[in-house]
Formats: sequence, C-alpha cells, structure tokens
Amino acid sequence: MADSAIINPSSLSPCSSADPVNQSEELEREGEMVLAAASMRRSGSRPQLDLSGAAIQGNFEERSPTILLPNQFDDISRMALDIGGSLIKLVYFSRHEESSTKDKKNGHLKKKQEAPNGSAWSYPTRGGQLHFVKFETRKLNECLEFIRCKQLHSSGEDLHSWKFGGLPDENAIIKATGGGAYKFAEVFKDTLGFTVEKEDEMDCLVAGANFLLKTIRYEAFTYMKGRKEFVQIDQNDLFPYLLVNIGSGVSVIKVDGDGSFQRVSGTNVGGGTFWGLGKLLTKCKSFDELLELSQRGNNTAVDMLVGDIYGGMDYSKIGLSSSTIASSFGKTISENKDLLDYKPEDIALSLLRMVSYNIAQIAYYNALLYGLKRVLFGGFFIRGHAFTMETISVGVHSWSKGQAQALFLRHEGYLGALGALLSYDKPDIEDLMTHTFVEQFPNDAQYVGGFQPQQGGIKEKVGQKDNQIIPPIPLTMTGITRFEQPHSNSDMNAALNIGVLHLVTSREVAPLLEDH
Ligand SMILES: Nc1ncnc2c1ncn2[C@@H]1O[C@H](COP(=O)(O)OP(=O)(O)OP(=O)(O)O)[C@@H](O)[C@H]1O
Ligand SMILES: CC(C)(CO)[C@@H](O)C(=O)NCCC(=O)O
Repeated sequence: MADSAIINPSSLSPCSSADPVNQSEELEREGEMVLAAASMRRSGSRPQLDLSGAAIQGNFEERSPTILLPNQFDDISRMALDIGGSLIKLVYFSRHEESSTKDKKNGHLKKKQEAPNGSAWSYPTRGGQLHFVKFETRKLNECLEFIRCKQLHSSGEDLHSWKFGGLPDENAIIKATGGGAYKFAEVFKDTLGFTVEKEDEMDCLVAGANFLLKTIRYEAFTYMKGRKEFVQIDQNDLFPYLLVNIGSGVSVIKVDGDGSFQRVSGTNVGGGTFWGLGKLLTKCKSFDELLELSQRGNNTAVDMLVGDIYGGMDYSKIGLSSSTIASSFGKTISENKDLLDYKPEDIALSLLRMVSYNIAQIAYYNALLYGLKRVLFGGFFIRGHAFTMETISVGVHSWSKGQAQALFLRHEGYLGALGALLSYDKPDIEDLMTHTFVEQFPNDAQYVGGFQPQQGGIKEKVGQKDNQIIPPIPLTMTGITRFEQPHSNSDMNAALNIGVLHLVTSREVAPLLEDH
C-alpha cells in the first residue's frame, strides 16, 4: 500500500524564489554532481541526453563533484529518482543558466579551476548539468516540494506547459527505481500528476556503476592507509567485477557487462543497521552526527580483543595479534555496566567497524567464490568516510592476501538514480523489456543439498506487471532447473523464500543447556 495518506497536495508549501531545500536545515542537499550534455541526439521525436565526454571538474577531495559536458544544444528536462529504504536520490538535468545554488555560491561556473594535470579548465557557456540531490525517505514531502518548485517532472517539450502556468501533462512520466518507486507511485501521481515509470533497482545500480566507471575520470579510487588513489580502469578490462551496494541493506552483484549481471548475495546487516542501532544506542539525531561521534571513539572500551581473552598475548599460531577484535561489543558482557556507563563515541566506533568489516568479509567471500579481483563499493553508507573505507579496504585486502582490491566512487550513493536517468535513452528494444524481472542465480556456485536453477531463456523468466513483482519458482527442490510462473499465493510465498535465510517463528521454547 502506498503511504498516500501522508502527503496531501495542498500541504505542499508555495515555491519561493529561494531554493526550497535550503529552507530546511535537516534536508541535506548534497553534492551536486553536475554533468553537462555535450550534444543532443534525437531518436525519433524524443530528445536524448548525450553524456559522452563527461568529465569531473573541481578538486580531488570534493565529493559528488561537478562534471561538465560542453555541447548541449537543445533544451531538455530530465529527472530520475532512486527511492530507497533510507534515502531518496534525485538526479536532474538543467541548463547552465539554471545552475544550482551551490554552484552559484561557489562560483563554479564562473571561475576557472585547476584541472588534474595542472592546467586550467574553462567552463563552457552552453551545455547543461546533472544535479544530484538527496532527501530522507521519511520526508518524502520535501522531495515532492523540490520537484514541484524546480518544475522537474516533465521531459522534453512538455516542460513548457507547466513552466508557463499550465498543469503538468497528464501523460508525463518520470523514471524511478528502488522500493519507493512501487510504494509511493500513487503519491507522485496524486500530488504532482505524473506517472512513475519503474525501473528495476539492480539494473539501475549496474547501469549507473558502469557509466561512472567507463565514462568519468577521477571517479573510482582506492583508499588505504589514509591515501586516496584514483584508478582509471581500462574499458576492455572492466568486467567482471563485484558491485557491493551498501544502502539500508546490502546487495552483492557480479557484473559481467552492460546489462549483464547476477545478484549473487546480500545481507541485511547494512547501512540501516548502523544508523538504526547507532541512533538507539547513542541518541544521535543524524547519520553524520553519528559518524562524527565515532571519530572520537575508542572501540577497545566495548570490543573484546584477542588480548583480553589471551591475557595480553597474541594468538600467533592462527595469525591473530592481541589487538585483533575477537568479539565486537564482547567486552560489555563481562562488565557490570549499563549502556549509560559507556561513552556514545566508543559505541559508535565499534558499531561502524563491526558493520563495515562484516560487509567487507561478505564481499571478500563472494569475490573468492567468483574469482573476482575488483570489488566496487557503492551506496550512501560509505559517505566518503575515511574509517569506513579504510576498514573495508583492509578487510578485503587482508582476507584476500592482497589478491582483491576495494574500490570506491565519488558518486557512490547515486548509482541507482543515475541508472534510472540513463534508462530514458535505452534503445526501443530494451524498452519492450522494461518490465521484465529476472531472478538470477550463480551458475558456477556450488550448491550443497539445494537446487541449482539455471538461467533460462526469456520464456523462463517471469514478468513483472504493474507494481507486482512475481518471482520465479522452482518446479522441485531436488536439483531440477526449470522455472515456472507461480500459480497460487502459497507458491509465491515459497518462491520468495528462495535463497534467503527464512525464519519460521515458533512459540515453542527452545531447550536450553542446563546450568551446572
Ligand atoms: N543523511 C543521511 N540520512 C540517513 N542515512 C544516511 C545519510 N547519509 C548516509 N546514510 C546511510 O546511507 C544508508 C542509505 O544508503 P542508500 O541511500 O544507498 O540506500 P537506500 O536506497 O536508502 O536503501 P535500500 O537500497 O536498501 O532501499 C543509510 O541506511 C545510512 O546508513
Ligand atoms: C531489499 C534491497 C534490495 C532494497 O534496496 C536491499 O535493502 C537489500 O539488498 N537488502 C539485503 C537483503 C538480503 O539479501 O538479505
């Protein structure tokens, strides 16, 4: 059910000349990655954004930095959304003259900046920009207000009817991905009048990641020992790689090419876990506050170290030093203390390390399983945060004995939104398949005692109609590889539990070991 009750069109406040986002302190308008369109291609009557030649501008430390393409000839309006469990990510295109408040404030378009090679870039006077903005999902109305005030809903020519006081074209569509594209589709229709065209979340993550890796220089980097090193991957040597997207939950995707991938794993211990538990345990009011707090922490106050167990000694026989964390939060069990006896900063650091390291470990095992050396981490959990990246890098590096490498992106949180934006310009043949949902399983994974479905042809893939995702269901659970459409709800429920740890709750008390 859409939470349509929470938004009422009349509750949206009038647009002021000021940027609506800046009116709210809590609303983070972050990193406006600015892309300009080099030129406009036209396929049939529909204008297309041509993103060729995209290049980052700005200094190396800037997150979500400006990227410009110089030759956008025609006017075009584009936006796409990735509506996740925690955050809504919005990407929109605008011409230079509609440059963002941040750009204006920083004089981005007026000044010349240092190019990486030391020369000065000159900014084009024509062209456009892709702005990247995020909102908290629980504050959907702020996103709606932003779209309305910026008049972002329409694509191409229909922009004008609204700009000049008319209502949005009732046929207007926007591309959106993430769970919220389903959950809030009616809200968008009711409040802003446009239809949400849903794009598959995994397709979009992969498309966004591939675009950034292939097209944008100074985008991907490694982070070890406090050093950030940019990596430009040879396009011919890009695939396969492992994409680990750390949002509220974590998706682990083996990417084999453009549009060719398998979601091979995932974990529910992700960014939502860190932020949710952190909020409960520290009373922090924002994610960034929690991250900042962790920077002052000392995790050894709550974590149980190998040395705590081994009387200060290393356990060198199995390669564990005394300072290795044996058990996250383990120290708290042996001390007669309450939550309030611990420093919130120590808790924040321990939690951050626990979640980051655990994800690194899962990433490593998947890299090992599929023989992948490159592991790309995306999602807003990373937030360009040094400790998070260091923990993940060290985890991947040490577990793989230096064989696998963790990579990060400057536009880490916008993969899905970017993929949704790129999907406007998918070739027509792909448009026909927009609503195809494909549940994929690793072909080469060793299954023990379960079934090992093969990837089949299109007939064996199951369609997604409207806002209902119908998963595939195995014919039997005994190694047979054919898939059929589920017929009943119970079939569907069974199918939904494939490949995930499914807990059947029981009220029976589990027998406990007797105390002696
Ligand atoms: N300002 C912020 N507010 C809330 N969470 C934030 C913020 N900045 C970073 N985060 C972290 O990013 C996570 C969300 O990341 P992201 O936006 O990539 O995922 P999502 O799309 O919301 O989740 P999912 O894909 O699982 O639905 C949060 O769970 C939190 O750990
Ligand atoms: C459910 C999604 C895909 C929504 O983005 C994400 O939160 C996720 O991958 N969660 C992990 C679910 C799991 O594989 O256990």
